[in-house]
This record gives sequence, structure tokens and C-alpha cells, in this order.
Amino acid sequence: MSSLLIGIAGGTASGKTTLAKILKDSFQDKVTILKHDYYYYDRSHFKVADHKINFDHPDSFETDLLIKQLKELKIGKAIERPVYSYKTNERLDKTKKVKPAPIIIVEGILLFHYEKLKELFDLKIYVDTDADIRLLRRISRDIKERDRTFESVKSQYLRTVKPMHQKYVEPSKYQADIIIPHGGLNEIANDLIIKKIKDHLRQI
Ligand SMILES: Nc1ncnc2c1ncn2[C@@H]1O[C@H](COP(=O)(O)OP(=O)(O)O)[C@@H](O)[C@H]1O
Ligand SMILES: O=c1ccn([C@@H]2O[C@H](COP(=O)(O)O)[C@@H](O)[C@H]2O)c(=O)[nH]1
Repeated sequence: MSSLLIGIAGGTASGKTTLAKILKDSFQDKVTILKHDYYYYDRSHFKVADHKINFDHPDSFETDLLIKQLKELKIGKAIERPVYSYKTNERLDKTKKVKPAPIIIVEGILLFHYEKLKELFDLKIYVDTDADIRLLRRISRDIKERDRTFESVKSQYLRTVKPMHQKYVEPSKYQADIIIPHGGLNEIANDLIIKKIKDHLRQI
């Protein structure tokens, strides 16, 4: 089985997970989703409040491991992916088994920054959402789901998230095959991607 590898990149809170979920709902067990975030290095020795961690720099991820595991999935082998906690900045001791599937979706802010990772994708999608909308979404999400305070989201955003977005994420947009404006619930774009996936499934 040759899997179709789809990369979904875009700034924080642009709608990457939302799009990946829409595709998963449409194709169910034919889709496996991986997040680059699972591959964050362990930073449990720092507290988020220390403001010393730059989670938005390309060196924060163990990207070589993601590349290795994607190559295994692509040839039909199951992998044991890392498990990361946003609440403690920790790579946990346990791993999680991920089975191969005809469609493998990877999502992450910086996927198209790395040459060797970028070239693995059969389809590269960049979800493009205005910075003010993304910031508002991130504030709500991080307070609700990632145990953060407004002050910590604000200072992290100004210190690292915004400058790294401008330096690394935004330029990587031009590596994409498709750029989706108003990310998340853009029905026309989502329908086009669904059609592309159906074409692939018909061929295998
Ligand atoms: N089109 C949209 N309209 C309103 N809220 C959205 C939309 N797309 C995503 N969201 C919300 O914004 C937050 C971030 O979206 P998410 O898909 O998780 O982004 P990402 O994976 O890029 O960080 C989530 O709370 C999600 O429910
Ligand atoms: O421990 C962590 C790990 C990551 N982050 C932030 O997460 C976003 C990437 O996730 P999205 O779902 O794409 O928003 C990135 O901007 C990191 O700053 C974190 O805060 N803590």
C-alpha cells in the first residue's frame, strides 16, 4: 500500500487541527493523523512561566524522528510515536502505537520549513488565517485547554510566537501546493482536498 502523505501547515490557531478533523470525519479509518507537536523535545525542567522556552523555533522539535517514522508509515509499518504534554512541557515515558493508513495527515506550524520533511509530502496545504483572528483563538484555546493564563499567553506571543511566525512560518507558506484563506471552515477548499483524496483512494 502506498500512502498519500498530506502536510497541513500554518500559523498557530490557524485551523490546522480543524481541517485535519474534517478530513478524518470524511474518510474515517482510511486516515491517520500525526502532529509535529508530538515530537517536541522534553522541556519539563523549565516552567512555562520562566519564559525561557521558544516552542516556535525549528530546533524545538525532533524532526528527524518524525521523518524516520513517516517513512515507516509510508511503507506500511506501524510506529510508536512520542507523547507530549503541553501542560508540563514533557515528553512522557509512554509512546502510542500509530497504524499505517492510505491517507497520512501531518499537521504543524513549521512542516514546510525543513527541506527533508517537506519533500516527503504528496500534498502540501498551508492554512492562512489573519494574525488577529489566530491570536484571539489562541488566547481562548490555551486558557481552556493548555492550562495557561492570559498574561502567559500574551507574553509568550510577543516574545516568541509572533517573531518566529514572521521569521519561519510565514515564509514557508510559499512552499505549499495549496494556500487556504480563512482557514478552518473554508468549504470550497475543503471540498477540493476531499476530491483529491478520493482520486487517490480510487487508484489504490
Ligand atoms: N473557522 C473557524 N471559526 C471559528 N473558530 C475556529 C475556526 N477554525 C478553528 N477555530 C477554533 O480556533 C481554535 C484553534 O483552531 P485549531 O484548528 O486547533 O488550530 P491549529 O491546529 O492551527 O492550532 C480552536 O479552538 C478551534 O475550535
Ligand atoms: O509545550 C508547548 C508546546 C507548544 N506550544 C505552542 O503551540 C503552538 C503550536 O501548536 P498549534 O496547535 O499549531 O497552535 C506553538 O505556537 C507553540 O508556541 C506551547 O505553548 N507549549
